[in-house]
Amino acid sequence: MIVFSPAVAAAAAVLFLGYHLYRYLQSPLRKIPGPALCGLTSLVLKWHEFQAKRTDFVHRLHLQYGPVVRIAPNEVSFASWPAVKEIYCSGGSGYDKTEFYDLFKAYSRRTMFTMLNKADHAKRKRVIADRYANSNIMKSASLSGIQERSNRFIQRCASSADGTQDVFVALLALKTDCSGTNRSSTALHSYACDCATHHLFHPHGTNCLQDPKDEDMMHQVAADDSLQNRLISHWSPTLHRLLARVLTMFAKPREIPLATAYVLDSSSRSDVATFTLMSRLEEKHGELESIDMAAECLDHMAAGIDTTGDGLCFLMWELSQPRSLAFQQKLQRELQSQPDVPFDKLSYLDAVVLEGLRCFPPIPMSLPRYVPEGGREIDGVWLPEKTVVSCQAFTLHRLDQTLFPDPDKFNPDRWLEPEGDADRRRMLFAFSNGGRGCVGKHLAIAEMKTLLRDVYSNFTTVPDASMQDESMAMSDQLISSRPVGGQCLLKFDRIAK
Ligand code: HEM
Repeated sequence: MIVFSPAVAAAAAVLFLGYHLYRYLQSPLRKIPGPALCGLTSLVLKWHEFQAKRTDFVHRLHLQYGPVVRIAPNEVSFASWPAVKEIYCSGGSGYDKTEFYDLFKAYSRRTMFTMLNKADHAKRKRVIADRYANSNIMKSASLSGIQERSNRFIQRCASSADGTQDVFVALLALKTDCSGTNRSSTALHSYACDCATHHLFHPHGTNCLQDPKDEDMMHQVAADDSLQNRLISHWSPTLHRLLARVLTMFAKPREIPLATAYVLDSSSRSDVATFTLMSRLEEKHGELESIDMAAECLDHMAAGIDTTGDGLCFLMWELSQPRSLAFQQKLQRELQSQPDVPFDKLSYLDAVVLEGLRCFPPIPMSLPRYVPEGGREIDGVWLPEKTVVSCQAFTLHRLDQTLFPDPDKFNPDRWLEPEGDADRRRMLFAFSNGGRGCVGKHLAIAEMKTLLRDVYSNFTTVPDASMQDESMAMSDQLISSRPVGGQCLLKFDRIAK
């Protein structure tokens, strides 16, 4: 048959290549630095995304080509402050989000996080922002809940038989390490979940640190292994729909029934505390349907687990390394000499958290946006409308070595230098920037500082002997990142007082 003849196949291949070459040569992006193959096809980028290595791939391109790189035919990555200002801060909240965010819909609804255009987002944010203001987070009812959870975390560290804790959420609900020893597990993500749900629903927050049923619920959200499945649904929704069943055999879909049931139940309660997000949503009942309220809460719970959990996990891992022992000791000295000073007044604790967020941003990868109608100039480069543009925290925190000398070295002391302080802080992109930056930032910082203060006032941490450095390499998920080995075993040695 003619359709299968080699001549037809060759002609089709030539046409296909010719079309892509023509598009490449005609593209207004053709002069932007980057590998030629990335300008011809998005498959290179997709391949790295599929392998959970997008962040590293984009970072290596920046190291090679500089602060502006074409990473796909219609996609450009930037790594400079002028680009952050234009893409994420111009007009208050920057450019509109791309359809990538459809992947995060909750109960099929758009939330503040998943709304694509500025106007819808601004309306929702007006409802929500109040409960995440620092003044609300610092209220005693809010802080005492965080403190209570930190105390539970410390109890767990103190009570584990040999002082070893898996501080990363143990994937596949494993409670046994590779040597077959029983370990306490899942501590930091449990803490993050308990703090987030306290802020959403108190007194109906979870108790993952003590209740295995709540811990199972948290596992569904945090140990989600659906990267490949969800990427396919993003790249080709039709293919995903057609092949859904077959695909499930190779790539797990996202399934979180326990979490969706917990949030539906908790968001229907009317006896929540006034500092909670739920109380604010109830005040606005006329503006939002019940399912929208639940979707917002599910989204915030998920946003608050992996981010704070992974951020603390990578940071405590680094502090536990022999190379960072001097920093851990300096932190311990500050905490021991000022036991009654509030966490937000401790300067070395602040430096440690900032350096943790710089080296290990929990959302390290590109946050994609569309260039608006009419096109825009970004950091000296003209781009037509609908070009996908982004910055990624991992690279912004490393590329400019005048701001961050020896950028791969964990060194909290850099944040104590007065010279260049404002520029360094401005470049910190862990929470993004502008009106669509992280609304939960103050809550996350309060959680991180409370826990680190309590841990390092009481313990010295060292890596468990069974841990290998490689297992703590970054594995990208959908925008967040976690240790590739899926566990982080640390030993907690009590400080003699
Ligand atoms: C260390 C911890 C955290 C980090 C590093 C972090 C980082 C971020 C980043 C980078 C964004 C912007 C994402 C984008 O544009 O695609 C974001 C948005 C958001 N975060 Fe966080 N986050 C953290 C903790 C939290 C917590 C604890 C909550 C709530 C409980 C939260 C709730 C949200 C929400 C609702 C948004 C969407 C904001 C909007 O679109 O207006 N985050 N976060």
